Formats: sequence, C-alpha cells, structure tokens
Amino acid sequence: TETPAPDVAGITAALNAAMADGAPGAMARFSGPDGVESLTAGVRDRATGAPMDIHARFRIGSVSKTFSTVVLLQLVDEGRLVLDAPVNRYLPGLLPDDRITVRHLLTHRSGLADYTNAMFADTVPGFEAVRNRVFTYQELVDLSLAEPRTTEPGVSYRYSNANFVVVGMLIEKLTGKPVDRAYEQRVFKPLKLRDTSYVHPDTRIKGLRVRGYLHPDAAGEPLVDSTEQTVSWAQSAGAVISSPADLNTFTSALMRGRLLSPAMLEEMTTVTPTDTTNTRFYGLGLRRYDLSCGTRVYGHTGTVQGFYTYAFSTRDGRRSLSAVANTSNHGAANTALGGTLEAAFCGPKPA
Ligand SMILES: C[C@@H](NC(=O)[C@@H](C)NC(=O)CCCC[C@H](NC(=O)C[NH3+])C(=O)[O-])C(=O)O
Repeated sequence: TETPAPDVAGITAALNAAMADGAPGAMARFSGPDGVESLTAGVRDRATGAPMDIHARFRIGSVSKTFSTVVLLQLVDEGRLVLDAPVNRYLPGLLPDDRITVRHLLTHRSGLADYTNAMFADTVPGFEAVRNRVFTYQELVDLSLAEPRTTEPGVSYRYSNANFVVVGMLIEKLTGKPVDRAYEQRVFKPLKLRDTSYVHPDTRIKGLRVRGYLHPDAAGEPLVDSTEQTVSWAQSAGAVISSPADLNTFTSALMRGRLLSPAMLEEMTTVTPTDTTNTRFYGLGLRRYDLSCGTRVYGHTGTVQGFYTYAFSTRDGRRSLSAVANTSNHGAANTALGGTLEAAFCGPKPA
C-alpha cells in the first residue's frame, strides 16, 4: 500500500490543540520518504517567551523504557541472560517470587506495584518532595515491594515503573558499569544521538532546552516550573533527555534492525493488548498503536513532570514521528498531542 504523505496542517492543529488544552508550547518532527517536517508552537520558556525550538532538548519520561529494553535485549543477544529466566537468577534474593522472569519485567506482567501512584497522589507536594532526592535502585524496589503484588506473574498487564527499575539493576549487574555507560556505548554513540543523555542525578537539562510546566491538581492554581529535577524516582524507567530529531533517529533505527538481531526485534514487537479497544498493545518495553488507517506504529509515550512525549515509527522504520508538549498532569493536553500520530501516519482525513 502506498504511504500517505503526512497531514502537516493536521499535525499543526494537534499542537495548537495541546496549547489550547494548557501546554505553553508543543512541537513535532516527522521524518519520512519525502523528507522531514518540523513543526513548533508556543514557547519553550514562559519567563523569557523564547519560542519552542525543534532543536531543543527535553525529558522523555517512559520513552526511556525503550532505551533500557534495547540495552537489555542486546545483552540477551550476547547470551548474558535469558528472557524467560527468573530475575532472581541474576539478582539473587531481590524479588520475593522466583516465578517473576525477565520477560515479565519488560511486558509489565511481573505484578510489582508501581510506587509512583502513592508518591505522586498529591501531584505538586509529591513532586516537590522528590525533585531533588537521589534514590538507590534498591530503595525504589523496596517502595514497590511494600505494596501488594498486582497480578500473579505473567497473568495480566499491569503497568509499573518498578519493572524498569529492576531492568536498570540487571543492566548494571551484567555489564558491571553504571547504566549511563551502557546507554552511551550501545545506543547514544552508535546512533550519534548528540542531544540525548542520561545525567542522573544531575538536575539540569544542558544546552538548548525546553522548560517544563506541571499543572497542579487544583484548577486555577499557577503552573509549576518542573524543569530541574533528578528524576531519581524513575532513573532507567524515565530519566533520559533527548530531542525530536534524536527520537526519530532512535525509533527508526530500532525498527530498521540497527540495534538488535532480527529474532530479538521480533520478540520485542510481539505484543498483547493493554486495553479492550484493540488498538493499544505492549511488547517488550515497546507500545504498538494501530491507527485508524490500519497503519501500526511502534514506540513509546512519556509522562514526566512538565513533559508529555510521543515517539513512534512504522514497522519498516521509514516513517517516524516525535512530539512533545511542555506540560503534564493535564490529560487533555496529552490526548491532544496524541493527535499528531494520526495526522503524521494516516495523512489528511477523508473530506
Ligand atoms: C504513563 C507514562 N509513564 C511514564 O512516562 C512514567 C515515567 N511516568 C509516570 O509513571 C507518571 C509519574 C507521575 C507524573 C505526574 N502525574 C501526577 O503527579 C499525577 N498525580 C505528571 O503528570 O507530571 C507512559 O508510559 O507513557
């Protein structure tokens, strides 16, 4: 089937809708057979009024989970660990259930509770309490284990940041190095992702950056500038910094098979439904969205204080979209931003 050209007006409309729904700014970058479309709206800094800039860097939240998954699956490809082995084989005594496997972590089917629900129940106080804190991986795992399991291992999809905290622990145990070295050597450098970094626990976004603004829970309260934080509450589950172009490069290279063996990429893109709409799926650290035109896109979404992100490619890696809005805790803005996917990959709506 021929690939429709992106609906550029539709992408712009989605960015403007995100702003109408409370984002100070938004931007999107589409890369396809006919070239690149870069679209920006609003501001990247409310104090200075500096306009959104397609080259600026921002926190990608859970899109980090796909970076962590790529590193771990490279280790599987190298025979360093086995997907269906118990996590406790590599991290003895860490988890209270030997039935929890590495695959259960990557598919959010481990049953490990997501400690962020309690941590951020009160959005702004919760954020202020941790924005400068530095957690060890073990402290985050302990927070999760203090809550009941959410499913028997492997039985149901239950999204949890704890899964990708354990993925970070596995990477550090198996490589003998901090996780940032693995990201750098195995993904950032080979793909020349010059705007992408993992600087935990440094709180800054270095270079040209987007400032992020957190919506408080109470309507009418002022936005909170949440740009500087350690993101130590997430680390390998959400602390990567990147840019629109680097995210396009990453998801495209992943789908083109530049990062994993064909067999491993097949494992990663083998999905199960995450809801009953039959359009949203999860593989290994990877979402699949089935769009209205039948196109399937693979990537991840991200939500971290002040930033909503989408980063997706088609299965052949020939078309990629990344989009960010510099707000969070405001679902309407996130849904509006998600409209960039249909516009980018399905083209103009039939009249
Ligand atoms: C869902 C998303 N997950 C992620 O990106 C991870 C890293 N983020 C979270 O789990 C949300 C933490 C709270 C954000 C805060 N919300 C609150 O504080 C709510 N009380 C905010 O919106 O900034 C994904 O996988 O797409």
